[in-house]
This record gives sequence, structure tokens and C-alpha cells, in this order.
Amino acid sequence: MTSAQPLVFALPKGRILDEALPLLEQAGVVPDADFFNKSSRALSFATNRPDVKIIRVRAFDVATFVAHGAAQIGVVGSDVIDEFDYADLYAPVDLDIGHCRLSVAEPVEMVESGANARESHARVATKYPNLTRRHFEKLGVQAEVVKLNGAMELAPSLGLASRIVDLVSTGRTLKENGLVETSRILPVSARLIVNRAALKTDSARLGALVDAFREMVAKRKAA
Ligand SMILES: Nc1ncnc2c1ncn2[C@@H]1O[C@H](COP(=O)(O)OP(=O)(O)OP(=O)(O)O)[C@@H](O)[C@H]1O
Ligand SMILES: O=P(O)(O)OC[C@H]1O[C@H](OP(=O)(O)OP(=O)(O)O)[C@H](O)[C@@H]1O
Repeated sequence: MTSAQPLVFALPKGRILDEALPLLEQAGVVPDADFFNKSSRALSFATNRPDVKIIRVRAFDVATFVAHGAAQIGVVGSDVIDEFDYADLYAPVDLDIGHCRLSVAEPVEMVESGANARESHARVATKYPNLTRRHFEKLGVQAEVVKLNGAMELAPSLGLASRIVDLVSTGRTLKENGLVETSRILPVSARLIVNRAALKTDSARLGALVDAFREMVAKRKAA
């Protein structure tokens, strides 16, 4: 990565994007109009800065693009950062957006019977296999993970798993699917991430962007 090449900024499509865009603009990066064109199938976009372009990817892929240097900077949830645990990622700024938590949830009737509490083995449906295994290992419970990419809340009622590990905000999805949160694994918020090697080779531009986000988040908190 030389400073002559444009910086690639990876943004997650989906719910974090709406909260991240004002921060991006306050940091001096404004996507071109076609970024907001709902009918566009483009995935890469110019910005007001000739030396910065944006790629819009799935939330779970932002960390991978940045860790491998395909993007040098990005915004992603700490759930994704912790799930992949990439050595080449550095997460210098908690953006104080995208707040939720990663939790274990179980069917209400299982909690009432206490059946799951005595198990030394658990079949868990989740989008987060690594975080799930690490959590249950700490409890001395062997977790057999059933990997899903969404709608985990259906798994227990369909006999696919006895518990789930998933993100929780309001708790509404759990409640409407007969589940109850039984333990919290970690709090989640969106972070600014950078590729460690890129930060060394292009410290001027990347360092300035990190500082801009850091200062802006501090100002918002102080307001
Ligand atoms: N209630 C929530 N549920 C899920 N993700 C949340 C929630 N609140 C904040 N987030 C953050 O948003 C990210 C997920 O974004 P989103 O749900 O839009 O995409 P996704 O469903 O994970 O991705 P995709 O739709 O491509 O499968 C999570 O990684 C998390 O950091
Ligand atoms: O506690 P709540 O406010 O109900 O939010 C939690 C739900 O939000 C997420 O689903 P999302 O809508 O992001 O779709 P997904 O299943 O594709 O992740 C998550 O997977 C939970 O299902």
C-alpha cells in the first residue's frame, strides 16, 4: 500500500451503516451520490476525497477485507472483531454506535425445568461458533455448534439445538419466539478498524482518519 493509491474504506451494509454515515461525513469523508442510489448494484464508490474510496460489504466481511489488506480501514461490530480475532486488525476507536450484546438464550420451558443447567454438553445454534465455543469452554460445557446465518431463534423449537447464541438489543425477537436470555457473553458496539501493516506504511493518512474519528466520538460523548 503506497500513499499514492486510494485508501479503501469498508462499510457494512445494514443497520450499522445508518449510524456510521454521519460519523464518516464528520470525519471528512462524504460518499458520492451514487452511494445513496438504492437501485445501484455498485459495491465500490468514490467520495469527496480523491484518495479515499468506499466499499459496501456484508457486516461479517468488513473485518476480513481489512485484516487481509484489501481495505485499509473500516467500521464493524465488535462481535465480528472478536469472532474472527484477526491478528492483523487494530481497533483504535469505539464509535459508541451499534450497541447490543451477544447472549445465550434458551426456550422458556427449558429454563423453568432447569434441564439445560445440568448438561455437560450443549447443542448451540449460532452465527458465532468461535465465541460460543470459548464461552461454554469456560463453563466446562462442551458446545456442539450448529452454524446458522440468521433466524437462530427458530432452532430450539424445531429441535435443531437446545440453546442459541445471538445478538440481543431490545429482547423482542427472543420474546416473540419463546426464548429467554440466560447469560450475557459480551457487550457489543461498532468500532473503527485499521489494517496494522497499512497503519505503519501509510500512517499519515490513516493516522489522521483515526484521530478524526477519535476526536469526533469524544466530542459527541462530551456534548
Ligand atoms: N439487534 C442487533 N442485531 C444484530 N446486529 C446488531 C444489532 N444491533 C447492532 N448490531 C450490529 O450490526 C451488525 C449486524 O448488522 P446487520 O444485522 O445489519 O447485518 P447482518 O444481518 O449481520 O448481515 P447480513 O444481513 O449480511 O447477514 C452486528 O455485527 C452488530 O455489530
Ligand atoms: O433484541 P432485538 O431488538 O429483537 O434484536 C435482536 C435481533 O436482531 C438481529 O437480527 P437482524 O434483524 O439483524 O437479522 P439477522 O437475523 O439477519 O441478523 C439478531 O440476529 C436478533 O435476531
